[in-house]
Amino acid sequence: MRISANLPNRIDAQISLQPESRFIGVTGPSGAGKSSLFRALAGVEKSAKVETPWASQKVGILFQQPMLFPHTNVRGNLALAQRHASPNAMPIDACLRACYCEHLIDKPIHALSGGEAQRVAIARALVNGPDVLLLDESLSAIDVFTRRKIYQFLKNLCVSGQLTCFVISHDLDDLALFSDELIYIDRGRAELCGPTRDVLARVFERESFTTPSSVLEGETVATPHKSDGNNQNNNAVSNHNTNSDRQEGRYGSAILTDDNSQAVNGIVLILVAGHEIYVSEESVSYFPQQGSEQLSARFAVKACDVSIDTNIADFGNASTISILNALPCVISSINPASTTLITAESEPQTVQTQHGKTHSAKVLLKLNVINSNQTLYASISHLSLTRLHLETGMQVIARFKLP
Ligand SMILES: Nc1ncnc2c1ncn2[C@@H]1O[C@H](COP(=O)(O)OP(=O)(O)OP(=O)(O)O)[C@@H](O)[C@H]1O
Repeated sequence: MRISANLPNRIDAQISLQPESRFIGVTGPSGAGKSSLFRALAGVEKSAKVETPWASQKVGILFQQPMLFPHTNVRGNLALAQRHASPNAMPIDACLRACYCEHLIDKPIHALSGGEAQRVAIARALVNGPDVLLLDESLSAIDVFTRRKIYQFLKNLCVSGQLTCFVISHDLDDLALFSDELIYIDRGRAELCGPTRDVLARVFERESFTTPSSVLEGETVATPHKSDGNNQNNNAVSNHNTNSDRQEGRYGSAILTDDNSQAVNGIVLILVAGHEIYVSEESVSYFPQQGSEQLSARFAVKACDVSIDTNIADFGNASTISILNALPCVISSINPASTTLITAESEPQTVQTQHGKTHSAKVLLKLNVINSNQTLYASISHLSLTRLHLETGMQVIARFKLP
């Protein structure tokens, strides 16, 4: 899929995506041009020159501000959207369920909270039946649990070929979980574009993140879908799923529903490189595996949550610590954690050396997970690096708390 957009003095972006990519994340620094790109792609910017593969298709755009019609209530907003809906658009009740706003149907717009208004705006967009949906930080006010459920619903529509989503977000974990490919915009240009994991790694390097997240994938341990027909959202998807044959064609026979998880007490078990890993329900995204009945699960692990254990003989035996997860790894690189990025979460940390110079108190380890091609980051102190005599090529156990 090739996209080009030119908006004088603001955007000059050439984007090349794999034809099968349906959920595309977009990120980049503030003021980089992400919103301008979306406005150009949606045809809102009249001076923009744009080439997209969806010229004859229905494109919807949603901003951070929901822009609902204030003179009517939620029901009225949805009814107005339905007037111009495409023939295969989802029914109103299915859209409401998917966006967790059935209970809001009779509320006036001024009485909605910020997150509720964003949920209604997404439901309204779905009622319209777009082929392509551009979401510009449109879920930013929604709590993480609900937000990821809605992303998973959109992802399922994408997997079944009913929708293509472009999603702008500053939350890299959200994008890591759901995106097939990621675009990084800087100074109006698509500086990076490609598979999510690769682009993320380069974004972390480029922006000198002190605690990057690694994206791990594995298989769900239990059966891929619940067989009971009692899930309302599940029904909403299957009622609308007119393209299930397309899903079968592109992927295996795994079925994505809106409740894929086999969570027990909010915890999901995932097999990564043959090891059982515990992940909290809201931190997992699901997608079908090619040629398999099993669903793949994806989750992100923050570098600051990973500890290093050199006692590799004790791999499965750490019964005296609370950290649940362990993966055998080989250290592939050791780098000083950068101090250039200052965020609310991570102030740069420095230590005073004997010679009066300062350097970062942390180092970033890149770890190759043994028996897989997956990478894990660990952010540890210089003190631990020295105390444990860590060096590249060394085999260690990476232990991390429930993501
Ligand atoms: N209508 C406009 N006319 C002229 N310049 C604009 C207009 N809207 C935005 N800009 C400028 O274009 C640049 C890109 O803005 P844009 O809103 O696209 O960035 P962004 O990447 O979405 O930022 P953020 O992450 O902060 O939302 C900024 O320098 C901004 O000041």
